[in-house]
Amino acid sequence: MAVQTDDLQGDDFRRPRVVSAAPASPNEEALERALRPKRLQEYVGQAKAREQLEIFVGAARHRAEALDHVLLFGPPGLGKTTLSHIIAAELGVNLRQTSGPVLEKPKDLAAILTSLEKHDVLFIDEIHRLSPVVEEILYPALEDYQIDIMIGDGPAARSIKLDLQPFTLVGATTRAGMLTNPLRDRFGIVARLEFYTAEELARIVGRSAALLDVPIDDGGAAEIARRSRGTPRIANRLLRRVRDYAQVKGTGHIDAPIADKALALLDVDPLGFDVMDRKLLEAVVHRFDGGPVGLENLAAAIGEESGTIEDVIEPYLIQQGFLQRTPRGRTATLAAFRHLGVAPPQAAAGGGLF
Ligand SMILES: Nc1ncnc2c1ncn2[C@@H]1O[C@H](COP(=O)(O)OP(=O)(O)OP(=O)(O)O)[C@@H](O)[C@H]1O
Ligand SMILES: [Mg+2]
Repeated sequence: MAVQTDDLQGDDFRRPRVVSAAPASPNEEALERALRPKRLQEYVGQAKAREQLEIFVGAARHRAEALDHVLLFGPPGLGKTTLSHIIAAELGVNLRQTSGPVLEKPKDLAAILTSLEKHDVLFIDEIHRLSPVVEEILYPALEDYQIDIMIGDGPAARSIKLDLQPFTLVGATTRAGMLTNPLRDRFGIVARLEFYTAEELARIVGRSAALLDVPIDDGGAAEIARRSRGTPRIANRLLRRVRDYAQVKGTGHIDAPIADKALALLDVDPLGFDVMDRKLLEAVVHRFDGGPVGLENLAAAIGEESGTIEDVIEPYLIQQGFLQRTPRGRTATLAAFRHLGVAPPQAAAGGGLF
């Protein structure tokens, strides 16, 4: 069986990746919960998704109806789980949380659905990993708040219809492309989460530092923000590691020079790229002459799952303009050559390719 993306980044599985976007340990997950904004007002960035939700949540409350089903998608650590909790809080309803791989049998989902109260939020994480039989019973639930369940088996088996309370499904996925069309079509609200700007991340770092009682100035927050791969989860993690460094090597106060030294020690380069990012860029540039190289070849070259490359490593490199996805494969941009200090091939330098 393929190893799941998250497993590849756990602390106990080979080298931990300090800028991995997945939670590193259960301990880190507990810390994350403490730092999670609880209301839309506190949720930094994602202006588009926030505005959309403000309007639709307000309207649903006004009409005293269940909110339309919401699909949240985007790379790990950008705030999907956080937003699902906020949606329930803003609606003033309960949140039930589960995930695609946990729901093995239709009856697992049926048990949850029938226990929902009026207008509750059901959050299904990793919704692209629902099994087809489970997905099947979700359709009528989403459309008509009804489910068909089988009673008994063999020739005596019969199906009965159960009415559900009107509810809202919030689905989260790092891979919207892996949802089936019928499932995707049943979401009335689709919000794509984007990487955060350095300014937004600096605000998040400032907020977390205040909650953790860590003294930090604007320069320190900006330095951590700039090197967090556009991802709040990474920003919060780097903040904790820099805090440790500041306490041992300094006075405990975080400023730009302390942050810079701590991050250099952690092998996070000035752009926030870590070992895996550089390994990927180096492979494309050195082994494949800048590409194009197919995903599977690239995965084999750096010893990484192709899914991890697609979901975790490459989105940020693409967004930052270091890598391009073309029909023939991945290509390195001039910025990638420059970042690695390598002269670009003639064709690239001549502008033919870029
Ligand atoms: N907009 C935000 N403002 C402030 N903090 C945020 C924001 N978004 C996320 N965070 C912080 O980042 C952490 C990770 O967010 P979250 O767990 O919601 O990510 P996710 O998208 O669900 O990740 P995954 O794909 O791994 O499930 C949260 O604990 C929270 O502290
Ligand atoms: Mg999550």
